[in-house]
Amino acid sequence: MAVLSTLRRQQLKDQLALFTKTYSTHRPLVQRILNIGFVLYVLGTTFRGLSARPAKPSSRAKKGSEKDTGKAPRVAVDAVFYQRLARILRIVIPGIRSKEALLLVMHSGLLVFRTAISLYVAALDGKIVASLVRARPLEFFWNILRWLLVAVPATWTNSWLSYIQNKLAIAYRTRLTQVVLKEYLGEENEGAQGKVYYKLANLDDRIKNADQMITHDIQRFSAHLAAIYSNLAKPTLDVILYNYQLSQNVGAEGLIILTVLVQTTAALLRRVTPPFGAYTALSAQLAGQLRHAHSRLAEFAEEVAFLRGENMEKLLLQRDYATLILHERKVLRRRWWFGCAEEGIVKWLWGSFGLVLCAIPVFFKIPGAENLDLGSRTEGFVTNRRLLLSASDAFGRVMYSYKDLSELAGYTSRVSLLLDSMQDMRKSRFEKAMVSSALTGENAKLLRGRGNVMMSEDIEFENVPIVTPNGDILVRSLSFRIKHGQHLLIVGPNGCGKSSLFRILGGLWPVYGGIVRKPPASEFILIPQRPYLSLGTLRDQVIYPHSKETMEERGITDNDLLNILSVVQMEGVVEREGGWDVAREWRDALSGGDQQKIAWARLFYHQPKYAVLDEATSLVPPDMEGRMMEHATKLGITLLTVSHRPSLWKYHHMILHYDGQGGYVFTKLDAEKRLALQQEKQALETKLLEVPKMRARLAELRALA
Ligand SMILES: Nc1ncnc2c1ncn2[C@@H]1O[C@H](COP(=O)(O)OP(=O)(O)OP(=O)(O)O)[C@@H](O)[C@H]1O
Repeated sequence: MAVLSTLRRQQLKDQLALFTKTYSTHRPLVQRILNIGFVLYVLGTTFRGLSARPAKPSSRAKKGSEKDTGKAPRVAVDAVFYQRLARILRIVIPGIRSKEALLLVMHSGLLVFRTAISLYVAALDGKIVASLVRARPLEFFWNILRWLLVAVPATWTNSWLSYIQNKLAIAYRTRLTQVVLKEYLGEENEGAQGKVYYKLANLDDRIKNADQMITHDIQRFSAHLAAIYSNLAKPTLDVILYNYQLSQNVGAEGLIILTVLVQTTAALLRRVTPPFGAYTALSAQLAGQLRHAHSRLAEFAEEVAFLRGENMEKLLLQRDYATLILHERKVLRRRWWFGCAEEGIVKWLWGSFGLVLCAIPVFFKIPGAENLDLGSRTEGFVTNRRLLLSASDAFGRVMYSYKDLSELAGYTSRVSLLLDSMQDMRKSRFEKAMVSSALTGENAKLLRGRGNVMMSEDIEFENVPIVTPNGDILVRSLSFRIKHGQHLLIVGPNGCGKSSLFRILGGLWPVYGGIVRKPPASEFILIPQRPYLSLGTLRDQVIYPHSKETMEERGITDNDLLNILSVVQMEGVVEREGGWDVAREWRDALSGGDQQKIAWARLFYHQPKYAVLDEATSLVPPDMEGRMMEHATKLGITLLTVSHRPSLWKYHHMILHYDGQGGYVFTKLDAEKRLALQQEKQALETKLLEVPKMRARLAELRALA
C-alpha cells in the first residue's frame, strides 16, 4: 500500500516537473496570448463599465416626459444618453477637418506622449534606486540628470494639455451657442416656423428658463465634454500601457489575478454609485428656477415696491433657495460617503493588492523567469510599484470618470431638451397643459384641426377660431374682412380675445381652422400699452430693429429722425438726453407717455402697411392721440386699434365688437351715430339710477299726503 502511494506521489512529481518544463519553454507564447487577452479584457470591461450601468432613477427622476417644471428628466448613462450625445457631437465637431477635430487630434497626441513620458519616468525611478542599492554614484547622478531633463517635456505637455482642453470647451460652447441662437431667434422673415423664443415661453410648458439653459447649461456641458475626453482617453490608454508593461515585468499571471480582484471590487463600487447624472440635471433645473424668481423680482421691482410685497417675495425666494439647498445637501452627503468608499477601494485596497503583486517575483520562482541580483530586484520592485500605482490611479480615474460621465449625462439631457423643444416649436408640436374643456367632444376636434394662412394685401379671417395656448376657445368661428386703408377698431370686455387676434396675425399663435389672408408679418408693427425699448442708443429706440447702417442705407438721416420726433412733440428729448448716440436703460429714463410716443415715432420711421395699436395711446393726451392717428393715416398706414376711448372712434371705418361670450359683431363704424347712441345710453342709465330714489320719495309723499 505504502509502495503504491509513494509511486503515485513520484508520478505526480514527474507530471508537475514535466508541466513546469513545458510551461517554461512555452511561457513567452503563453505570456503573449495572456497579454493580448488581458488588454482586450481591460478595454472591454472599461467600456462596458461605462455604458451598461442601468438607469437608476431617483424618486424625482422617474421615467416620463421631460419637463422643466415638476418632473425631472430621465438621466442615466445608457443608450438614450449615447444617442443624445452623438447628436450633439455632430454639432460641436462638424467634420474631421473642423477646428475641434484638429484640437482633439492634438490632444490625443499629447496624451500618448505624456503616457510615454510616465513609462520612461517609472523605469528611471527603478534605475535611480538600483544605482543607490548598488552604491554607484556616477550612475546615480547620470540618472538624476536624465530625470531633470525629462521634466522639461513633461511640464510642457501638461500645460499644453490643459490649454487645449480649455480651448476645446470654448470651441464646443461656441458651436452649440451658435446653433441654438440660430434656432432660438431664427431669421427675420421666417413666418410660422420662426419665433421659437416666443413659442417656448408661451405655447409650451417644457422649458421655463431657456436663458439659463443657453448660458449656464451649455457652458457646463461643453466644459464636461472637453474634460471627459482626457478623463477617459488618458486613463484608458494608461491602464492598457501600464498593465502591458507590468505584465512584461511581473508576468501576466499575477496581473490577471489582480485584475479579477480589482474588477470584483469595481463592480461592487459601481453598484453603490448614486445616480449623479440625475442629481446634476435636477441641480441645474432648481438653480434655474431660483434665478428666474430673482429676475422676476428685478423686472417688477417697482410694482412689488408699491404693493409692499417684500415679505411675500422673500418667502418665494426662500422657498426656491431651500429646495435647491436641500437637494445640494443631499448630493453632498452622498458624495461624502461615496468618496470614502471610492478612495478606500481605489487607493488603499487596490494599492495593497499591487504591493503583493510586486512581491511575487521576489518570493516565488516563476517558471521561465530569470534569476536576478539584489540591485535588479530592487529596480524591478520600484519600477513595478510605480507602474502599479499609476495603473491603479488610471483605473481609478476610469472609475471616477463614470461620475463625470453621469454629470455629462445630466447636462446632455438639458441641452437635448432645449434642442428637441426648439425643433418641436418649429414643427408646431407643443406640449402644454390644456383646460379640461379642451380635451373632449367638439372642442377636442377643433383643437386637432389646422387652418390655412395665405398671403394677401388685405386682411381677411374666414371661419377662424380664436383659441388660447391652453385650449380655451374664445371665439369658435370668426369672419371679417378689411381692405388696406380701412382702419379697424376692436372692442369688447377684458380677456375676450382682442389681443389674441393680433397674435394670430403676427404668426405667434397657431391657426386651428379656417383661412387667414394677410400680408406677411413684416408688414405689421405692434404698439402695445408698454412698448418695448431695446438696449442701445436713443436712435436705436426710434429705428428698432434697424441698425444705424440700415437706416443710412435707406437714405434717412438723424435730421429726418428729428422731424419724426417733432410729430410726437419729442424733439427736445435728443438734446435733453445728450444726443442720438447716448445709450441708457430707456425703460427707466423715459416716462410711460414718452415711451408710447417713441413707439409711435418708430411706426412713422418704418411706415409699415398695418399698425396694430393695443391701448397704444392710453398714456398720451387726447390732442396728441389725434395728431398721431392723423399722421399715420397720411402715411398710408392702416390702423388696427384696441382701445376703450370713444375719442378714437372717429378715426376708424370698421368695428369688430366681441360680446365676451364667444360672439361678435363686425360692421361699419359710424362714429357720430355711435357716439350719439352712446350718449343717449349713458343718459338713460343715469336716469335709471335715479328711479329707486324717486320711488322711495314717492312712497314717502304718499304716506305724508
Ligand atoms: N400665452 C398665453 N397662454 C395662455 N393663455 C393666454 C396667453 N396669452 C393670453 N392668454 C389668454 O387668452 C385670453 C385672451 O387674452 P387677450 O390678451 O386676447 O385678451 P384681451 O381681449 O386683449 O383682454 P384685455 O382687454 O384685458 O387686454 C385671456 O384669457 C388670456 O388669459
